[in-house]
Amino acid sequence: MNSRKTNRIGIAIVEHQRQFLIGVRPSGVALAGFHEFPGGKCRAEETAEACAVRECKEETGLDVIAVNELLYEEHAYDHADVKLHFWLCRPKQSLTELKDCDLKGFHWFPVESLPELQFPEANARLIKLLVSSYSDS
Ligand SMILES: Nc1nc2c([nH]c(=O)n2[C@@H]2O[C@H](COP(=O)(O)OP(=O)(O)OP(=O)(O)O)[C@@H](O)[C@H]2O)c(=O)[nH]1
Repeated sequence: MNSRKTNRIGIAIVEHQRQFLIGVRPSGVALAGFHEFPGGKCRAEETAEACAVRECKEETGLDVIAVNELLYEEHAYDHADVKLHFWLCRPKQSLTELKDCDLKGFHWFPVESLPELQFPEANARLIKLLVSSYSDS
């Protein structure tokens, strides 16, 4: 019998003027050093949408509004099986407030730079989708 636990994960894809909020996974956790969008495990009874908004606030300090689910992906890593819900989100803050925002180590990356960053394997389809949807040309 397969005793591996499958985690539901809510991830916030925070977009602002064709830029995305991205951090680096800290040392000591699975996939340390990889780039990541803010997100984490859903609590019991919590929707992935609510989880994405909560994790974004906890990890970056930014209040966001969830817009729609961009993509759902299942993936088996060595460390866990995951069900990833990628939610498109927008910041609640105004432009001026955003400029002075301390994002706790997260930064805004233009859509063109996404293919150059090293994300976990399960993000591959999402990155292609973002590049094709948000690139200028
Ligand atoms: N946050 C985040 N997690 C991702 C992304 N892509 C991806 O495959 N994951 C996977 O989703 C899972 C997220 O779980 P996590 O361990 O970071 O969540 P958490 O903060 O609730 O965990 P913890 O409180 O147990 O430390 C990890 O297995 C991670 O590898 C991504 O872009 N962002």
